[in-house]
Amino acid sequence: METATNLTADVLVIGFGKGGKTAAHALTDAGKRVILVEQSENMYGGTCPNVGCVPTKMLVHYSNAKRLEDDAQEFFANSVAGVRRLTSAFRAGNFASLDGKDTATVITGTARFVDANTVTVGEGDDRITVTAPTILINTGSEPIVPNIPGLAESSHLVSSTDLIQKDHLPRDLVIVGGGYLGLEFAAIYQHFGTQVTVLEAADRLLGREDADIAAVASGILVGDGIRIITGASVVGVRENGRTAAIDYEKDGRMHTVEAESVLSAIGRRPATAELNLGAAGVTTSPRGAIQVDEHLRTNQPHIFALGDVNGGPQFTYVALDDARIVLDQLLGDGIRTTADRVAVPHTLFITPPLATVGLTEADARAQGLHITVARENVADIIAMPRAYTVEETRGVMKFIIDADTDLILGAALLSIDSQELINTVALAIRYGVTATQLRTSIYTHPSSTEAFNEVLGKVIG
Ligand SMILES: Cc1cc2nc3c(=O)[nH]c(=O)nc-3n(C[C@H](O)[C@H](O)[C@H](O)COP(=O)(O)OP(=O)(O)OC[C@H]3O[C@@H](n4cnc5c(N)ncnc54)[C@H](O)[C@@H]3O)c2cc1C
Ligand SMILES: NC(=O)c1ccc[n+]([C@@H]2O[C@H](COP(=O)([O-])OP(=O)(O)OC[C@H]3O[C@@H](n4cnc5c(N)ncnc54)[C@H](O)[C@@H]3O)[C@@H](O)[C@H]2O)c1
Repeated sequence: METATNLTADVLVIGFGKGGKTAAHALTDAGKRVILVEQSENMYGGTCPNVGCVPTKMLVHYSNAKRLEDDAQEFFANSVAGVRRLTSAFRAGNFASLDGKDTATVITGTARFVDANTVTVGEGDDRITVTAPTILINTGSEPIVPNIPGLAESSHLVSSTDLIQKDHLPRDLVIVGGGYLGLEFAAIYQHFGTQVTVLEAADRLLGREDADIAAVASGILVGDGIRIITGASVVGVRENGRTAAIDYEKDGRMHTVEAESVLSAIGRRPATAELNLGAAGVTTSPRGAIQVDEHLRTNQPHIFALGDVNGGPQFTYVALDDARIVLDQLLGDGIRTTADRVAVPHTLFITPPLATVGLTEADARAQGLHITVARENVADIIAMPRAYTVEETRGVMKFIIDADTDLILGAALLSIDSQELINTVALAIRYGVTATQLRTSIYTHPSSTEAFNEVLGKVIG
């Protein structure tokens, strides 16, 4: 006979992502009884520490450390083992720190709404029902596989999650899509010794960045040996024994590239399929994201959606900021909104990384702003010996400055350490620090930040 366990909580969190876990910790600390449901025991902590940011950035680190004399397969297998050690430690820490709290419980299983206050987890005798007056949905996103004949069925198709969990380094890899995920994986696997080909549909890489910056980034990737084909339309994938044959059209001509593995990297869609949102009366957008207002409330005011699932920018620090907004609703003054976000920076972790914030030069000109542009190649920056001391002098730094106010409007830093530098620029933009103040500040030496002393004075137009 079927028996179900019925549990109640003050707050139910669905999904152990950055947004949900951050909120769960703060809510338990405030005395709330919290139940968090996570579908997989391999995902405590969510995408970022298990299969996203953390393992990929560790692979960037390992792949850059590979020497010519290292055996590629052995080196790769050791690197994957190192990643596994770190991710399992993080996963265990994530679980213990939350489940170990007196008023928090983590349930492992897939949550499915039965009504607007209740989900079930599991089936039959193991079925658990959780009811709560407040619910936070934090189920993240999942990769999109484009509708290309033969691709979904191909035994060579891999997701980013599959790829980083394999011990075997593919001899060749085709990546469909040259966005964040595609370019980071291209750089990682090429550095490990795989021959990587990127098939990007757009006419150029990094279409949201200025063309001069994108050209330098592309040059670095091509210089590392990555084959980049832009304006490529993949029309079919055929099985060819140990490889897949990927047929694509470019400039009206058909081409074929063969590879052991094919990574689909054309974007990720909100993960809502298992939630049975209809039972809760929660609406989604035409693109499948849970619709939320600026406080991240869904159309059901007691249900919030945080992180990738609400269709916002897919970054861990945005999911974290989503948690701040929801916590402000539940525990604070209720004034924080998504509209408060100013100058949110991004980093593409190729080597060296490309970090950007604010307006591009093209954006600023399109808005009719009166700007000055400061730019210098990293190799030419005399005030930044750090690039020479770590033997990474590739790249360029560029600032867009309001010519009337001297305020910084945007920056693109393709440089060693730029994932750190960009946060200083973002702070300057947020708090109205002028270009002159940033240029004439005291920075440690030798550091990358001291490049600001020089580059901000290199006005090119
Ligand atoms: C390869 C890769 C690299 C990335 N690198 C970066 C980076 O360097 N920097 C960065 O900022 N961002 C990066 N991102 C994006 C970042 O990982 C995501 O934006 C972030 O993890 C989103 O967090 P979240 O809070 O929305 O949920 P997630 O962390 O995605 O967590 C959602 C959780 O919900 C669970 N779940 C789903 N459905 C259910 C259900 N029905 N019931 C129960 N549980 C469920 C999932 O198992 C998962 O654990 C990367 C992403 C990928 C894929
Ligand atoms: N460093 C980071 O912060 C980081 C790293 C990885 C992923 N992420 C997050 O994960 C999200 C998903 O990454 P992603 O790279 O899959 O998506 P993306 O949206 O960043 O890039 C997708 C790329 O695929 C191209 N494309 C689309 N359809 C195509 C087709 N049929 N054939 C060829 N190319 C096609 C697009 O033009 C685009 O360049 C990112 O947008 C980002 O928010 C962040």
